[in-house]
Amino acid sequence: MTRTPVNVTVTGAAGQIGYALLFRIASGHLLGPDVPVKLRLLEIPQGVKAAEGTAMELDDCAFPLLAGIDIFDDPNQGFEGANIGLLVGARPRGPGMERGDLLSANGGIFGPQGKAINDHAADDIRVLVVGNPANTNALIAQRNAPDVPADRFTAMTRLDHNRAVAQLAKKLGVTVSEIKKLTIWGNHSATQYPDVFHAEVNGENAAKAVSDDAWLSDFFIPTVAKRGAAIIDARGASSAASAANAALDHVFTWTNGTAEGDWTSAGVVSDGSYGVPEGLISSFPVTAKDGKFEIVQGLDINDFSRARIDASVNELVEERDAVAGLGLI
Ligand SMILES: NC(=O)C1=CN([C@@H]2O[C@H](COP(=O)(O)OP(=O)(O)OC[C@H]3O[C@@H](n4cnc5c(N)ncnc54)[C@H](O)[C@@H]3O)[C@@H](O)[C@H]2O)C=CC1
Ligand SMILES: O=C([O-])CC(=O)C(=O)O
Repeated sequence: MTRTPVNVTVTGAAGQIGYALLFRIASGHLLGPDVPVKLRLLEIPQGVKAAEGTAMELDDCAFPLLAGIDIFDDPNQGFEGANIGLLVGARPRGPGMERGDLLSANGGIFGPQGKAINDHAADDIRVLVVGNPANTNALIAQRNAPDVPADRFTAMTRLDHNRAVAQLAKKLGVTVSEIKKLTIWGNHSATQYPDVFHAEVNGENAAKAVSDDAWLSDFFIPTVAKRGAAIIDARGASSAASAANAALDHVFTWTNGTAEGDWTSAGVVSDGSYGVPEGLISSFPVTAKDGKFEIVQGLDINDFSRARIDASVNELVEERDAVAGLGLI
């Protein structure tokens, strides 16, 4: 193998998402089947031993693409030379909690990590924040990394996107690959808005194909928005394999591009599009090309969608103001 390995830093490496994620990164599902990777695992001191165990198992897989594994408990070392940062490490919510309840618990993690990225990561660093509340944690990291272009910080709403595609495909009796141009707007929280009005199923408008407003309002939107809580209720632990899968999808799309005639959803820094205040990290419909996400422009937003997008964006404004009040940004 002659290609220089890509340095991938994964925080929370010893957690349940980490365990579902690392083996797939090492087998080529993050960047592609011909891109070697070096893993840099970042944990808190109490998590280092378990991360070492995972590293032993990674060795034992003899992955041809895995060029090395290092383990750290210091973010400055963990992000040294990082090309990709997957910020997973955070406290997950338990039954009865909203993701916003984690703001102060997890807010303190993302400031120092943003600063470490600013000071030590490679110039082409791309960051995906998975740890909840993902959008606002991404904002905290981004604001603490003033030398890194803001558009390198993103938050994960791809799991919501994939959940919405799966529910819509089920309703219409089609395969997931027949659905295109679905959008998750706003926050990765119960206020998020999965929008089918621009989605297509085999080239036909998906909302018309559904033709069932009650299903949209009373089943589809709440099922997607509250899926995380439903998984916690059923499993007794938050989504892990599907979250890891979505993180791989997010980065793979970011670096390899979206297919012609399709888009995906990602939490990206708002440029003011669709009335979302500039600087917030909000989910939008995005295309990816040449390693950059672009917000899809020019979509008509009907009143039904407008009210829901505004509600979720207002929540992001409140979260931003809360972390500003805590001195985190
Ligand atoms: N955006 C999304 O769609 C999703 C986000 N999540 C979030 O992902 C996060 C991780 O979830 P799990 O892996 O299930 O949790 P977990 O509790 O199994 O693992 C978290 C790991 O992070 C480590 N950690 C804590 N603080 C750290 C720090 N400062 N630096 C490095 N590592 C640190 C812990 O030691 C632990 O090993 C949670 O915030 C969860 O809510 C989960 C599912 C989907
Ligand atoms: O719901 C949670 O706390 C975990 C999560 O973000 C999800 O599954 O979407």
